[in-house]
Amino acid sequence: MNDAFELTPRDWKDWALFLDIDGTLLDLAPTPDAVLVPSTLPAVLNGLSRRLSGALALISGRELAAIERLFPEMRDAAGAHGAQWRLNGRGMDGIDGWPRSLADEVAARAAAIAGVLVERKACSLSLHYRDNLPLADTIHALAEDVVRRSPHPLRLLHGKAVVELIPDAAGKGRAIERFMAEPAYRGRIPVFVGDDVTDEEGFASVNRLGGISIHVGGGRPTAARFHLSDPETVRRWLARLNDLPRGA
Ligand SMILES: O=P(O)(O)OC[C@H]1O[C@H](O[C@H]2O[C@H](CO)[C@@H](O)[C@H](O)[C@H]2O)[C@H](O)[C@@H](O)[C@@H]1O
Repeated sequence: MNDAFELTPRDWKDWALFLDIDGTLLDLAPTPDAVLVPSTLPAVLNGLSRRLSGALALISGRELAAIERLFPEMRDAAGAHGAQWRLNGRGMDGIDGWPRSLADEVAARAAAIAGVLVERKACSLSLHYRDNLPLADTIHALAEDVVRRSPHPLRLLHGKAVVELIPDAAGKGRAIERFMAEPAYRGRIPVFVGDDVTDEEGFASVNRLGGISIHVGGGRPTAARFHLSDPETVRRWLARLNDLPRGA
C-alpha cells in the first residue's frame, strides 16, 4: 500500500478532509475518558480547517457531546458513526429511533459482567471489553440478541475491543456522503483517514467518490489505498500540511 505521508493537495480548494478520532488523531487509551489530546493538535486542525475553507470534519463513533469536549473548536462533525451530525457549529437532524428502554436493558445486562465498560451515548451504545478480551464472544452474543429484539432497526459494529450498537441507517460512509453534498465540501476530493474496521464503510465511500482513503496501522485487510503507521504519524502529516504555504 502507498505511504500517505507525502500526499499534498495541489490546491487547498481540492480537498475535503475527514478524520476519525480514536486510533487516528488520538492514541488509544485504556478507557474512553483516558484519551489525551496533544497540546499542538487543536491549532493544527484549526489551521487546516481555515486552509480548506471549512471543508474538514471529524467522523467518529463518539457521541457529539464527547467530540465537543475533546475538540471544542471543531465546527463540523458526525457523531455516533453518523447518527448525529453537526455542521458549522450547529446540531443538525440526526437519525431518530434509538430504543432507550432496550438500551437500558443491555446496559444493565452488560454492567453485570465483570470487565465490561458500558458507554451510553445519545443514540448509540458501546460495550467495551479492553479489560477482559476473552469476553468478546459473550459480548457479541449479548449485542446480537438485543439487535434481534429491537423495535427499531439497529446494527452492530465490531471495533477495537468494543461492540457498538448503532441505528441501522447510520454509518461513516453515509456521513461522509452527507457532508459531500454540503456547499463547503461539494466538488472537492474526499480524503478520509481512519484506523478501525468501523472506518471501512468510509473508505469504500471515498473510493467510490474518487477520493483518497488512508488506513492507520496495519495487520488486517482494508479497502484503503494509502497508509500511515500510527496516530503520531497522522499528527505529523497533518502538521506538515498545515505548514505548507496557504497558496498551495
Ligand atoms: O470512530 P472513532 O473516533 O475511532 O471512535 C470509535 C470508538 O472510540 C472509543 O473507543 C475506542 O477508544 C478508546 C479510547 O482510546 C478505547 O479505550 C476503546 O477500547 C476503543 O474501542 C470510544 O469510546 C467509542 O465511543 C467510539 O465509538
